[in-house]
Amino acid sequence: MRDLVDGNAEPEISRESLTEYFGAAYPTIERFADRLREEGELRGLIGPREVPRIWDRHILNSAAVVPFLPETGLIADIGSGAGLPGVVIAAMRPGASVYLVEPMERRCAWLSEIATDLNLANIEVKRGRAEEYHGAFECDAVTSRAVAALDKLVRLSLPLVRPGGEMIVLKGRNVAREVEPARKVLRRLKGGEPEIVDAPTIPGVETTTVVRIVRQTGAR
Ligand SMILES: C[S@@+](CC[C@H](N)C(=O)[O-])C[C@H]1O[C@@H](n2cnc3c(N)ncnc32)[C@H](O)[C@@H]1O
Repeated sequence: MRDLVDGNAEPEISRESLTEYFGAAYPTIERFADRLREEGELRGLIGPREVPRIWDRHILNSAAVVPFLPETGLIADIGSGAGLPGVVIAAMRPGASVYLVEPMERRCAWLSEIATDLNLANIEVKRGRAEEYHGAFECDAVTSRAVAALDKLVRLSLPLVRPGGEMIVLKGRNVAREVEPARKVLRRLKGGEPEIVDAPTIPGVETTTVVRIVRQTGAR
């Protein structure tokens, strides 16, 4: 697909497998990948080493969270940054409303520009830190990727989840060791037992680790 750079190669992923995997969302996702590749480094959104690995390390890694999300309702992605996974979610879940919560002005400007360019009317960019929105809205699901350790993430995210809804986090393989330090805040905020699952996308592409935490009903 793209050329190889210094051994930091993107695995061969055929366009056919991508179009099959993303279905109707593919043209939107492809445009997002192109813009990230062309502008991501210049605009300080991704590092130079990431440019050749946009599809597997970023787009598909983000897409791995989508099967765990509802088709409709309200989803918030906190610390969206370049739009990962929030923009990918909005493209793949057109029936849902997606809030992208991000404190940095420059990144919010990028996210708003991308939402317009990609025609993703279901995106609303919310500038600010997640904790500033506690009490302002509650979602069916709250996602995040590369924002904080699990204990802090629970503190930031769970108050934004409606009782019965879920926090769904993209994490590294070693996330199990983050569970113990998160127990106290999980108890306080009525989070259920974290479920760690392996989330595949396209065969041949590394799977992703997803952590699911339900906000127990009766919590508030
Ligand atoms: C390492 S970046 C990850 C961006 C993106 N999720 C990704 O995977 O590429 C972390 C992002 O979280 C944002 N962030 C940090 N603290 C936050 C908070 N309390 N609430 C919301 N976003 C936060 C930062 O501004 C930054 O854009």
